[in-house]
Amino acid sequence: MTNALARLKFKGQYIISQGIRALPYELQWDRLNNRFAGLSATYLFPFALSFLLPGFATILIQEKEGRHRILMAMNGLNNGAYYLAHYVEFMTMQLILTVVFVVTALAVKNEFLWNTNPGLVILLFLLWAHVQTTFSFFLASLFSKSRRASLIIHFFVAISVILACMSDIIFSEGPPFAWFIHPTFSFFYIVKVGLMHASMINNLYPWSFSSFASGPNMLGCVGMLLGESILFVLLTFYVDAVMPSEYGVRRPWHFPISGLVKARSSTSSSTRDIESKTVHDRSHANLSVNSDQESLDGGDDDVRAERERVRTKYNPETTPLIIDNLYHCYPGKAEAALKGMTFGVETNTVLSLLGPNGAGKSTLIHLLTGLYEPTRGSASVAGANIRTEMSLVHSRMGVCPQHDILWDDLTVADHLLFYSRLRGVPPALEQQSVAFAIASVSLTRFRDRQVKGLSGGEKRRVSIAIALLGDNRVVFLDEPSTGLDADVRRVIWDVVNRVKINRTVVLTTHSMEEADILSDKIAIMTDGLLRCIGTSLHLKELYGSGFRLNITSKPGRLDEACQSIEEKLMHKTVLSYRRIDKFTNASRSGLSNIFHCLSQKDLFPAVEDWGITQTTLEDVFIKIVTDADATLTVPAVTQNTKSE
Ligand SMILES: Nc1ncnc2c1ncn2[C@@H]1O[C@H](COP(=O)(O)OP(=O)(O)OP(=O)(O)O)[C@@H](O)[C@H]1O
Repeated sequence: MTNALARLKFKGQYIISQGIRALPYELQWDRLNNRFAGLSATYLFPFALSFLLPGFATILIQEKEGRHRILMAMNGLNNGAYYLAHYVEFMTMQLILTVVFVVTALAVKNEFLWNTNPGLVILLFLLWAHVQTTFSFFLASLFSKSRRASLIIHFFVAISVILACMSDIIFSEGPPFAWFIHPTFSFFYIVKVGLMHASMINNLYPWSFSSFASGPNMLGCVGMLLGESILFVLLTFYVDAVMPSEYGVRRPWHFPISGLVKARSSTSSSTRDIESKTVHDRSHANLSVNSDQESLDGGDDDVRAERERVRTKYNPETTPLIIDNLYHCYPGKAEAALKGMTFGVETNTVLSLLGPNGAGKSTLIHLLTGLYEPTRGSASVAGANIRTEMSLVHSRMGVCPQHDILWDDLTVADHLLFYSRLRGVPPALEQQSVAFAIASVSLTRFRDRQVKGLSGGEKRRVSIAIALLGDNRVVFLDEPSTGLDADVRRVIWDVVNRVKINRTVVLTTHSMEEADILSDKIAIMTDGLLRCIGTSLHLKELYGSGFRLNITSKPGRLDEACQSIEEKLMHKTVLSYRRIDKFTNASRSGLSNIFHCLSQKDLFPAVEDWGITQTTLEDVFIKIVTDADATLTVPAVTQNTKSE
């Protein structure tokens, strides 16, 4: 109808049509930005600033789990320096993240950052970075497995952040002060109040230091955060020292008090101090009275004499390594890995520990180097007790563990420089000491290669070079030559021979040749017990069976050759005879007769070639191990006797 009227009135000039179009509006980018920025501040702030914490804690736990931390400690790194280095690292990472975050937030005109005094913003973020770092130290001290820890800590942080964001829903009247015990709750309360404050007042920098200080609970929250960070540091050191974990020597729960009392009493009289130290060093002998009988079971007369020397003669000042009745049982294992080990090693001496797989060699080294705590007994390493003065022990020893503990991304030179700094090599001598260590294990051409690019044998050499760095009085080498070729092995032997001057070197090995060449003293152990101890010559004389005649028969005439040996040599010269193929034993007294007789070739037509050798260390080893086995398993005795 309207159209018809319009057409009539305006003679077809206008018509009314239908359609839809948007209403005109005024562009307001600022409001849009502010809403987004407010949202980001409320929800992304907490998440962005909190999720470095699980990462930090995981790094620390991985270092514990991978034994890097204990190896660094063994090389002289103390806990304070370790945490300080990580503190600087974590703070730097957080500051980078914070700068990125602040720049982004300012670009979208985040109300909190835009309207708050920049000095206050910087201080608040620094405080949060500091609290997160110390909190990660504390959380890391509670775990020993990184995977589990990472999961739990991520979950814990996520829940904390969600609860922090929901605090105004949970507490409509504002949270009680106890709520701020959790650092995440404290910090995000500050941010939230700041956000509200910033959006209410539209002046430049309305949230100044003075208005912040008068804000509800603001100073309380800051005080809480500061106090918590100090508490976290103290708890970290305490938990690290007392909480049982797989590696390291634990201290008693009351150590802060007992240590203080001890320190007081020790300063009261220096003379008494020296006396008490000697008594203390001796007192470890009384720790395992019960295992005494056990430890007497397996040893020979030398072992018993050695035990007596440890009790009466050896002085920690002159004998760098004294082991007294060391006993260790791994958790969950019924049988002890070490059952009362007692011996001493003087300076300028290389002692080889021999024993079949599972004899307890590595366990002994682990106890002496502080990787595990002994169940009973004690030892003194370079004058320091392994139960009470492990950090002193670490500063005076070097260790090459059985399995290489190296950082894949560091070069050979990086490793040696790092450890020479830990060992306190003076800065002017650092480069020289690194170059010398690298050259001594023939790794000069791999100097700048990352460890992940080295072969197993080359990695082994890096570990040995680390053990020999600095001025340590006792060096432990756990199977140093495993995986090395013959040439390099000889290089290592040269190194060991050179470094033993003014040192005590303890090495475990499966190579009898290595033990024979390197050792001044050899200790053979089986089933956690010391079976014999002495020089190579002494053991050969004691356990060897004189001389060995090796013969090669002409093809197919072995029986005839053996028969001729028995007929023509036995009645004349040989006092004992034992046949295992071409194997004959003779006493030293008949040696010249044997030579004389065998030189007459026509008497032995079936013998192609012959030679006489002295008993080897391997013979001694096999005898000791077989005898030890025989005492354990009766059927094996019958079988051995038959085969002979
Ligand atoms: N971490 C551990 N947890 C439980 N038992 C262990 C652990 N390490 C070693 N053992 C056990 O302790 C005993 C001694 O082991 P150890 O590694 O000290 O022997 P070893 O003489 O060094 O042997 P190998 O020559 O094979 O290195 C073995 O029975 C072994 O199974």
